[in-house]
Amino acid sequence: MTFLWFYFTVLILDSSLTYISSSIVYTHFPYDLQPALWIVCLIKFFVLGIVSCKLYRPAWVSSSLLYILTMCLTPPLYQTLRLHLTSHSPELYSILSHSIVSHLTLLTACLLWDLVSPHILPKESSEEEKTGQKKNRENFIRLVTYSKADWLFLSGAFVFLSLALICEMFIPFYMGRVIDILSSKYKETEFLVAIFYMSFFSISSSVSAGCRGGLFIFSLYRLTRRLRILLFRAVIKQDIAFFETTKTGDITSRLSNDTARVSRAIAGNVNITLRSLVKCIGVYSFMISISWQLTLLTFLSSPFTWIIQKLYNHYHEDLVQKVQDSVARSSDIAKEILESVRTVHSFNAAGDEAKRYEDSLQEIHKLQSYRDMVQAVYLLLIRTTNLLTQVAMLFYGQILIEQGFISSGQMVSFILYQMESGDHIRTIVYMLSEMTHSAGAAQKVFQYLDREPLVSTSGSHSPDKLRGCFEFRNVTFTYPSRQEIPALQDISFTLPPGSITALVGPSGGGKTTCVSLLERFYDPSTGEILLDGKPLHQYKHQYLHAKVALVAQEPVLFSGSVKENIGYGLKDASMNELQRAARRANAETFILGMEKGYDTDVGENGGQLGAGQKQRLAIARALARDPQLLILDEASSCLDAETEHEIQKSLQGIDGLSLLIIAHRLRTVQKADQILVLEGGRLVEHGTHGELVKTEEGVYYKLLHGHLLQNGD
Ligand SMILES: Nc1ncnc2c1ncn2[C@@H]1O[C@H](COP(=O)(O)OP(=O)(O)OP(=O)(O)O)[C@@H](O)[C@H]1O
Repeated sequence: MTFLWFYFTVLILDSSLTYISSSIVYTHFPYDLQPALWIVCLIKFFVLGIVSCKLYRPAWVSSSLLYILTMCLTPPLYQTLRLHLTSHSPELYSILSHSIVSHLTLLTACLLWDLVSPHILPKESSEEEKTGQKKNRENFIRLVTYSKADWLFLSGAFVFLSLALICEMFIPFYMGRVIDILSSKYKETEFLVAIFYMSFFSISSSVSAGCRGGLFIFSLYRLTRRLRILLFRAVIKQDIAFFETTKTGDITSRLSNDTARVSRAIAGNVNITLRSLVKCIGVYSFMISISWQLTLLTFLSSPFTWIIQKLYNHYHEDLVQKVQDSVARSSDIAKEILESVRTVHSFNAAGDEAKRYEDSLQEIHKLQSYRDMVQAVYLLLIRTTNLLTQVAMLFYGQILIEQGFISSGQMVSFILYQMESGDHIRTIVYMLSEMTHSAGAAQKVFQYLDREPLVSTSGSHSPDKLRGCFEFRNVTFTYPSRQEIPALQDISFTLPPGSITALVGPSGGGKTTCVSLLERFYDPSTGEILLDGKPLHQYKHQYLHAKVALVAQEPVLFSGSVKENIGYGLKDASMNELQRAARRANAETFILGMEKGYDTDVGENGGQLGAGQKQRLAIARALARDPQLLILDEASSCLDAETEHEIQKSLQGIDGLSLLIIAHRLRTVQKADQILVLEGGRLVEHGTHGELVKTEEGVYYKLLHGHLLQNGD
């Protein structure tokens, strides 16, 4: 009912006002109708404006004032244009019929606008969105500063951009000249001059456009490379907690997709937007200089082109994102299946897995078809709008040629310019939304660039001589990804220099966590870890990692030779040092037994070596850095008793080396100088093997008992 009430009130008011004001004005301006029309428009606007603001309007008439303004302005504007374009004298419109027609058109327009506007108009921005926009601007400025290193190439590119534009602008103009010369009395000199200029501008524009594109792409690749290096450096120095809480896929996507998108923002999008903007201005200047009436006519299609482009951007971007997501999902599925192919075969699930992959491909296909259909409809609509504009232009152009306002050559130039103008408007609209996305991508990249690792690496202490006494003093620690339960609670112990310490206890007791703290993967939540009386964080990061070496449960080897793996991270280790480390780790015999000895390739992740061989190589790698503390976290679990014994003997022979051993096989730890028993994050027992077995109700005793039973001993 709101709709009917609003519509009839405004209609009746408008008709009455038009009738009254036209009668009054007409009596004063009987011969000059144009000013009369504008005065009527003004009167109506004020009265209707005041009244309609008080009316209750339907939701889809976005603003009463805008509605009234459009309704009052359209008739005098139309009559004025008609007078100038066709020299027809203006008419005072018939009251009721005219009102009904104009209201109906306007209401239909409002309704249509209401339907499409949610997709093409930015929603009213909240406080959060406003700060987001501010952040986008800041990000953009920051990006410009990253491009500083390329200023020479970018300036060159902008010079060529301007040259190419200037030259391109003159080509249709001289084409029109040639047609004019050919269609009038032929003058050879004029014809040759026009042809010369046309060729000159064509060649110059092509050369300049080539140089412009080349320089922009060159700067784009340089910027992408720089951003990737910066981002990689920022990511790799992050603390372990960061990698535990961030998916690897997210990081790689930032590194590959977002950096490329961000670089495009400067060298790509700005380049294209500027080119289109300047060309648009140039093209329209030429068009106006040929005929302003025809130019006005071409503007009629602009709102439609704008709306179509906006709608297309909205749907297309959404679909492109969905296609990308489903492609990523599908490759994840393929990767997962191929990585666990043994399990797939053993459960006879090859058929099911193939079907799962096929379904994911089917989903991609469906989305791609939909995306292509949207693209086809878009092209159809754009081309139809263009065609209709050109038909209208040709009709009106023919009148102008007949009346002698323009020549046929100028008409050809005009059509050529007009064809270009549409492309540029579409590009500008597209690029504006693309820039918002680039700013979003930049935000994600900067988030990583700006992140300060939770574990600081700013320590500078690096003494020449170190005694090597490690001490846990009242250490409590909670994992950032599991805040509820502390993994270690009030732990205190000392690792004297040159001693062997064993950490034992039931699974989940906190052994590996102690090692992670010693390696400074995390800092303790409370308490301190000291090395020779100084907290670990005061030591230089590289120094500390040379002094504390870890051989983890599942050692990671890198593809490359045995030699490269032992010397990993050591820039100036000699071959002798590497061989000595291999001997100490009892690895030399098997290394020399391989075809190429130290130059043998270990394969991806050390895939060409057995588990025990991998462990020995990992121990050799740790020993090559000449550490003060060697941590063996289940590092000999795949070795036979004899080899394990050999390695231990050789390690004990290294002067000043402290050993921290974590092992479930209790025979490995029996000879330790001290055994620390951890349970539920607490240090529950402490002593030598002999001391601990005496406590029959103790955790160590039970562990040993269980272990002996398990081995049938
Ligand atoms: N990265 C992590 N994030 C959150 N919680 C963790 C993490 N690593 C270990 N924990 C938790 O901390 C506690 C101690 O684990 P830790 O790995 O140190 O025990 P452990 O004695 O080495 O066990 P295992 O002998 O099975 O290796 C456990 O409750 C475990 O679930």
